[in-house]
Amino acid sequence: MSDSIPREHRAFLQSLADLAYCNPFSPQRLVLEQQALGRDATSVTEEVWSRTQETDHTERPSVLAINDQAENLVEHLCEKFAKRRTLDARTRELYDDLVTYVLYYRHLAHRTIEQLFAPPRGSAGQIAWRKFASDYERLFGSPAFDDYDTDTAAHLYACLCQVRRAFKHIFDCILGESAPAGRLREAVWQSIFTHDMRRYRRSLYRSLRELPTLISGPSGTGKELVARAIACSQYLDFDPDRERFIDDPAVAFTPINLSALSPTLIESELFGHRRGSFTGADADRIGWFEVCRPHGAVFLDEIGELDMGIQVKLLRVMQQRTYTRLGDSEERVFAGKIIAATNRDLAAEIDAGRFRHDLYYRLCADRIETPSLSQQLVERPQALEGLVHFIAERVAPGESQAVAAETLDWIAGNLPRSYSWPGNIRELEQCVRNILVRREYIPRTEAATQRTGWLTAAEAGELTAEELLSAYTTWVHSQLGTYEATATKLGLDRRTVKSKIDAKWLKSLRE
Ligand SMILES: Nc1ncnc2c1ncn2[C@@H]1O[C@H](COP(=O)(O)OP(=O)(O)OP(=O)(O)O)[C@@H](O)[C@H]1O
Repeated sequence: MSDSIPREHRAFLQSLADLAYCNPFSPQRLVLEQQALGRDATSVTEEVWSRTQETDHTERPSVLAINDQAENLVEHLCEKFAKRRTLDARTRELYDDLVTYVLYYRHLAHRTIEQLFAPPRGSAGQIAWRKFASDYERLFGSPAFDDYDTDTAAHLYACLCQVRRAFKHIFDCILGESAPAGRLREAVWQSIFTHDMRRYRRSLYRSLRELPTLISGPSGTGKELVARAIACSQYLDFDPDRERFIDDPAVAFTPINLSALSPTLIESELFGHRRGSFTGADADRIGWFEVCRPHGAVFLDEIGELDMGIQVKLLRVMQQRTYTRLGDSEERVFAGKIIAATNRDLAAEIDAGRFRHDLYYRLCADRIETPSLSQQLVERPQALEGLVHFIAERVAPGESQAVAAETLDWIAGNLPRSYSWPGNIRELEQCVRNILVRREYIPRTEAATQRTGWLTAAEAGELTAEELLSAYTTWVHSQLGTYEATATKLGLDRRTVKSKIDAKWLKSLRE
């Protein structure tokens, strides 16, 4: 540890350095906060920090206490180092981390994304940058930091605005107080910045978008939400001369639902086409890979539905970052990120010869699983309350308390405690809306009819043991969403589960 830093401040600075670069959605963050305050961190519970528990956006008391201490210390050290020509490497690092932390909270943490990314000329974004840059120059004004220039300031500003955006998208949009929901937020953050944010700031901030992300999970669990959060949180360069970002993060997301399109249409939608390249192509068309901004992402929803021929072309985009329009020979470069989602088991699709294993491995560089609502509620039944309150706020602003209370009462009185919410959070949203309008919710009638259908047949002794096992396995899988969860629940191995599932019936149960 450096001698330039007074002994009484060293532990605080070390914890602050870790805090400045930790994943804010990891349980480790709460431990680091306690350590920074010199408190015993062993008593920190694995509490999951969620938007659904917050009444407003004021900082938690421990954060305010740390910020006060950091503010005082940074000014003290700035004065102390003002005339130093050199500082040892460790002191420079710790001081850099302290300044990074302070600048974030001073200038960015409390501004909205709209303010920060609005075009300049008197805008709040321009003011934020000017204050940031002037503080940066002053705090790194010591000759020991002569190599810190405007470009370094602009890059730090760009990184911290990215942090602000990512935090906002993840915290405000991906809800849930259960550990699986907390882990999902943590995983999304990691997908954007990796597990090592110093390395990201140093070198990965541009190249990381070349890695695709695969999101898997049952329907209605927020795969598109996660994709949007990642797309809108990509690194954007800040131009210090024009005092603005080079693009608008609000237009960074280009979603395409592959299951809604035929193979020819998919190809032309993705890559574009030249006039006359197929019947009906009466004009040139730009595809989504061309529309997507270099700092944005194309979201390929339902990737498991993709035709094998197009899978090859997609693999090429991932490997070489190039593609051509249909009927064209000009190679074009794709600079953005690819995010794909599926609620199918892609490993099973590979076994069945419907999905290329090389594409699968390419996609798996970064994988995120969205947990089903029942997984979240098994772990923490009280999480339902937070979710219902939050949905009610969106559905009936101003009446949310009453609507949430009515919904929770209705659920408690009408659905079994073990109700599995097969449609996940999308179904819960539907339930809140139905109760708002009709004071009742009828869950998944089709599924219910199908359910009684096989149960009735079983009761009447009409099914063979094999048929009964197949129907039961399919039904449980339709509720839990994955082979693993079904296997655990039924005490079977994963292969047996796969072999028993009736794919056609499963599909109809999900519709
Ligand atoms: N974790 C979550 N937090 C907040 N809202 C959620 C969450 N998960 C799902 N939702 C809500 O549920 C609805 C469905 O979400 P989304 O479309 O992202 O799910 P999906 O997994 O992509 O579904 P599908 O596989 O059917 O396309 C949206 O209105 C979304 O806001």
